[in-house]
Amino acid sequence: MEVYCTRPRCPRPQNYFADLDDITTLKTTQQKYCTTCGMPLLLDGRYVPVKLLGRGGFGAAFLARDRRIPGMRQCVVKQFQPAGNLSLSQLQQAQLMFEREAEVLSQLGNDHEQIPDLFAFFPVIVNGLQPGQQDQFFYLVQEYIDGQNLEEELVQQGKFSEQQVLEVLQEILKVLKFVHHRGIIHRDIKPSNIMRRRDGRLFLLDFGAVKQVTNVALGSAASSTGIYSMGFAPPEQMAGGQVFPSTDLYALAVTIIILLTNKEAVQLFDAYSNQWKWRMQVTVSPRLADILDKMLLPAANQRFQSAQEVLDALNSQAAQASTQFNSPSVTLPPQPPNPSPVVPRPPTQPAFSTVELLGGAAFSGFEGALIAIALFSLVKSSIVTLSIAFVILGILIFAQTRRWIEKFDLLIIPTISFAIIFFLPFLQGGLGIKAVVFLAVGGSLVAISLTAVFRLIYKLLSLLL
Ligand SMILES: Nc1ncnc2c1ncn2[C@@H]1O[C@H](COP(=O)(O)OP(=O)(O)OP(=O)(O)O)[C@@H](O)[C@H]1O
Repeated sequence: MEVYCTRPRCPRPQNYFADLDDITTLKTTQQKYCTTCGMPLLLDGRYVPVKLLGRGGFGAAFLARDRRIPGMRQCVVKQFQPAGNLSLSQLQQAQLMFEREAEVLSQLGNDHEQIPDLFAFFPVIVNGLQPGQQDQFFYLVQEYIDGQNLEEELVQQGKFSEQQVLEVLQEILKVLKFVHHRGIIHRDIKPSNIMRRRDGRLFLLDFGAVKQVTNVALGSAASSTGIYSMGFAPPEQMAGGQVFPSTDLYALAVTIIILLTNKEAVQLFDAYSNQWKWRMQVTVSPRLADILDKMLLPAANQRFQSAQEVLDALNSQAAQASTQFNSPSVTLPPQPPNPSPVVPRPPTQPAFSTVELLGGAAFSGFEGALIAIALFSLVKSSIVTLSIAFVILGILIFAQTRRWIEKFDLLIIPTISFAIIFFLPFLQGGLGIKAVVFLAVGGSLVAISLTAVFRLIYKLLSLLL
């Protein structure tokens, strides 16, 4: 039988013991030791690690068998093994988090089917690799969920459909409702922490980052300790402030838009406008999009305040859909009208208002004409003039889209350009200053008209589609 050594830096962790293939020997043998580093392999005399599942922030997870249970039940053994050079207080904090996972699983796991059960939590003291040194490890044994996490599913199957994410949303919201009612905030919801068992059942994993709120009332808060997954944590958690049930709802919504788009969080968040820009990546029903956007609002008090509120909103969406289409294929049961209606669509304003757009066009037309006149005076070739003028104009337009040029720049730059041409008559192409003004204003008006027409067409098309 293969037995995996759990010592963090064991050079050859795979061991093979032919005698353990015999079930009676496996049940009765006292202990086995790693043939390379001497680490005891049968943890707590009972759990036999067989495979490394992965390494996370606080340690490693192993697939193991419980030799004391008939049928050698599979389980997951997590070992506390913080990475990096931590200070004593950081180490104590990390150990506390690990112990907390055990505590929370013992409180929640046995009471909710979709949270793994806790089987054991124990320390092991062993001889260190250096002579005369002792090492202490902590182990947490929990129910093994045989399946795939949603991050793995995403890699394998690509984008989730609206129906698929609705199922994930509903299932995890129900688990979160239970968790929050117990006064616990998960704080690390993400696709890799949601596991789908082979029979389709979804499980919420990894309670290592949880925070217990002292007051069990919903909406009450706990302070954050800075443990979170980048991209999934809302502003209050990133700032190390208080966390709320709506902190988990935010991370769940990030999870859902990642599943819908198969893009990373950083690709969906526009840091410049401080907004999630996911809607243009995928088409879902406007109600679901509105619900997700409300979960994603930066201010915790503007989001849904509980998992139940989101479930109500989703159910009223399903009820609406079923009356609208009278379709038996809608899986969500019809519910009474939503007592807490979804707020109107949160700000999804375009990056530029119409006034800004037309102002930018006026600037580009005016400046473009001045540049063309000045260039033509210098090179006397219309082809070269037009080529260079288009490149410069392109750069100016690009700079506007990035807002490197905006507001007063749109007045200052043409004023300076005009002043240069005014005071250097050889740049007026022999036209005289009046003709220059006429052409520049003309260029400006043409650009405004073209932009207005394109904007109108764009608006009409987006209404029709
Ligand atoms: N109860 C479980 N059943 C099945 N697989 C599990 C279970 N718990 C964890 N795993 C798997 O073990 C691997 C390591 O999990 P672990 O929780 O230690 O770290 P992580 O979730 O990958 O990272 P982090 O803790 O930094 O979020 C992951 O692939 C995870 O899917």
